Amino acid sequence: MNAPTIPALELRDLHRQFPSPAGTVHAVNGIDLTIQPGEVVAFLGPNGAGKTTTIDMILGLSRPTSGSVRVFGRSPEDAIGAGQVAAVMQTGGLLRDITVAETVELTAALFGRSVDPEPFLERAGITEIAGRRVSACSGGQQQRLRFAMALVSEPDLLLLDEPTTGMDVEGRREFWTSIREDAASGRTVVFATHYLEEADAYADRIVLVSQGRIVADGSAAEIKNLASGRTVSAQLTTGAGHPDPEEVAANLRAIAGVESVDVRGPRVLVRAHDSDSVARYLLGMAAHDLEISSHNLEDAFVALTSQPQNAIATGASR
Ligand SMILES: Nc1ncnc2c1ncn2[C@@H]1O[C@H](COP(=O)(O)OP(=O)(O)OP(=O)(O)O)[C@@H](O)[C@H]1O
Repeated sequence: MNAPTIPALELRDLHRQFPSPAGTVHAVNGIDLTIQPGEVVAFLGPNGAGKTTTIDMILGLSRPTSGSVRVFGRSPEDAIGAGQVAAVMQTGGLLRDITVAETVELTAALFGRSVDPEPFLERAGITEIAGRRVSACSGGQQQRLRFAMALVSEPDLLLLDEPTTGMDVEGRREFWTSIREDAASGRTVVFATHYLEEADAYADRIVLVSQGRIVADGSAAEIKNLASGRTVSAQLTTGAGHPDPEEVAANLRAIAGVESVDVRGPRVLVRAHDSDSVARYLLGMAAHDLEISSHNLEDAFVALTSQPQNAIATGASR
């Protein structure tokens, strides 16, 4: 029998409160989350959702008020001490007067090692600026340098807190391409963002947080589906040997997750959460010209983060 895999990250009933003159702030309010090794997960949410507070607890920078954080089965401090975790934060951590290559060498020296910076610079896509002083690098180049520094310990888990804030569209695209290429080697990546398109394009899984809680958890497609479902439309085949459109409509209404069925002449329009089951049924009824339209992630984001707080998870074991 195979030994069970130890999760890369396990958050159990995690809470973090801050006192404030206006009363207690529940920055993180009961987060349960398991991330398996090799997953690339976006922690997506509006301002103040609790993303940074959660990342700080994973990095051992702040302690939970209650609940637990395990990183590869260890405490954050032990996982960091073992070099299993590294982070790319928005700011800080750079010395302005040394070069890009020297920064990577210095980072390795802090781990008590001596390294050739070249492979790390190459993986972060900044080989051409190896000799440039940090102060002369753009914001995007400095973020890539932070990424190269994070790679020095070859961490199993890489955490990124809104790493592309302030970068232009092209800079963000190039940055994420480097991260994704690197993640293909099996590294677990968790990133906080409020850019919907980043979560959609670069994460395998999106954990949507709002007011300190998880409000949805699944692939981008699953989350779009959760918020507003999809519309399936098809042309029914009518005439001898084929069921009456009203009979088809009644059968469609009996499918779990179907919200509405509208028959317009030979065409039927179905709003449903499980568009696959609807499509399967319609094709089995010899329907043709089938179209499925989904709503975009932005619709889902707005709908899910403005709802009263009831956690919705799409993955049974999460
Ligand atoms: N040290 C602190 N003291 C008091 N309140 C805090 C503290 N740190 C965070 N908060 C509050 O906790 C809530 C969550 O903040 P957090 O920074 O984790 O959100 P976020 O999702 O990372 O937001 P953003 O996208 O704006 O960075 C906010 O209401 C914030 O004001």
